[in-house]
Amino acid sequence: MTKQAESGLAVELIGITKRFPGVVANKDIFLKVRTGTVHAIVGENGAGKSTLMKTLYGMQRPDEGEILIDGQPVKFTTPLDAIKAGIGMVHQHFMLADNLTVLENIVLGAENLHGIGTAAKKKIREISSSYGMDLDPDSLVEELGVGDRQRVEIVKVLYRGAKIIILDEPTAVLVPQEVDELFDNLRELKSEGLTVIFISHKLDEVLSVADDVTVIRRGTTVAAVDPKVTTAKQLAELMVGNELPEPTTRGNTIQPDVVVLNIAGMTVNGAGGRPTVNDVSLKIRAGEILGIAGVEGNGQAELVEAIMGLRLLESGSIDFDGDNIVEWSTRRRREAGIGYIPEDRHRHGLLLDSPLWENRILGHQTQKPNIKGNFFIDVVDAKADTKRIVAEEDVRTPSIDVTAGSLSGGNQQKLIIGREMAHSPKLLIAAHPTRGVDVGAQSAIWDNLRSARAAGMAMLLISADLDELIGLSDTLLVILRGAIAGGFDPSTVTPEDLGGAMTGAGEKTSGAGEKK
Ligand SMILES: Nc1ncnc2c1ncn2[C@@H]1O[C@H](COP(=O)(O)OP(=O)(O)OP(=O)(O)O)[C@@H](O)[C@H]1O
Repeated sequence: MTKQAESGLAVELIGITKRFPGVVANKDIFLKVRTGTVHAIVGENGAGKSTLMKTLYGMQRPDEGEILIDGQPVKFTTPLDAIKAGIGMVHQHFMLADNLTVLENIVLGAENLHGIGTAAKKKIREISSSYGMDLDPDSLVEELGVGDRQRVEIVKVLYRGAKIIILDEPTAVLVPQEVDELFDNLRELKSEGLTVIFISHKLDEVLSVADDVTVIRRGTTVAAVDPKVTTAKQLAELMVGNELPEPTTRGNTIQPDVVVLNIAGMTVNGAGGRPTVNDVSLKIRAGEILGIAGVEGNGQAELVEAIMGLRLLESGSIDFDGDNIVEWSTRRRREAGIGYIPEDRHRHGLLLDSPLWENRILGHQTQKPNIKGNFFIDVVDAKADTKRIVAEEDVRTPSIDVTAGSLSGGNQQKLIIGREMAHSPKLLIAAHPTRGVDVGAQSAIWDNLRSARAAGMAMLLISADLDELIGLSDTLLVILRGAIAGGFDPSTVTPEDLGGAMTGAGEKTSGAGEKK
């Protein structure tokens, strides 16, 4: 029986339970989201946040429990039902067509509302200006930066009449200035009476923008806290259920004479024949972490793929451990000791339909402990090592036989890190190594990377998390439009300075502790 609905609530979830084989993803969840507020959902990897939001958006059906929207009980079978009830969701990976305009992207699939011409354009302008989101309906999406693309996604759900907007880790890909703009937009939305629910692992941000915070631990709501009287540390401890370990401190472990990676004059052309990586030179020595800061789309992904042999060089050379590896296959590069944490874990990092232990072997088929004799995969060893990784990296899973696709995003990332570190790489190429990973696991991964560095590993770090870049890197470079635009001293630079250099604002790199 439905209980008496509480007024002033946009969303109320009552006793939601969702089971998957071997896992109770949501267990008797209670959540109250007040109308016209920004409500954050936090919790460890695998705690059940995405499952809960998917239930609210009609992508999953709960096994038990009730959903009330504006006090009315609803049952969603598909996202279309949720959209009709005024709910919109902006996913972490934007779902826009680059070669279309803002207008086309927004009206696609919703042509019945205001057509595809002048009326639609007028509506988009109206929405953008009333919520402080400056968007030109005629711009091509491929010409927009990450922050603007996110605004297109938000306007797209508003255009469809959303009054409740779910954002999945909205700040993961933004530089600090863009985060501020997004938060201004969220404040505008709530001042107009809209409700925002967002998932985030960045606890400082959560505390700065949310009106209410709900903490989920192991599938259950464990606390509803007031951000005005809560610290990030307290929030983290509520998530984890105990005190967090203190991270180890930085220490210089660079071996100046041992150059592990030497890239000289690397140019890589994009699809249109224009350089996406433009004459990049850099060296990484044993025991050194070289961080590259850049807004997404400035060539860092192509640089990484070229180092891994996934893209051809137009010119330049790559020396690894004294060998020119430009002609080597990706497999040979990996076997020679280059570990790889790819940006897109679904496309390049994992076989989502295969069990965890098979994913443990992926990319390392011919390396011990996987190989027995000359040809045979040693299944027993592979399974044993997968169990070790699951225990050491704290991968939350019912067993090593479930598919990688059934793990939560953060747990997939922990599995990849465990696999790549298992071979003690001489060089680790890491793109966003802790993206989607909770604070506890993040500090464990940082410790792990620091220990490997102390043991002589060299590392190229690409990350959109500026605290991570600054905290881990010994040397910090900025990439802008495919070229190295300057360097910073990580011990003195602020995230704001770095964010400014990444967007090309001013010539802040000069005189700011530039490194050669
Ligand atoms: N389709 C599925 N099949 C089987 N198990 C699933 C499925 N989706 C989620 N799970 C399991 O449900 C649990 C909760 O996962 P969920 O993705 O909701 O966590 P999360 O809190 O969003 O984690 P993260 O912070 O890592 O994104 C996990 O144990 C996960 O393995």
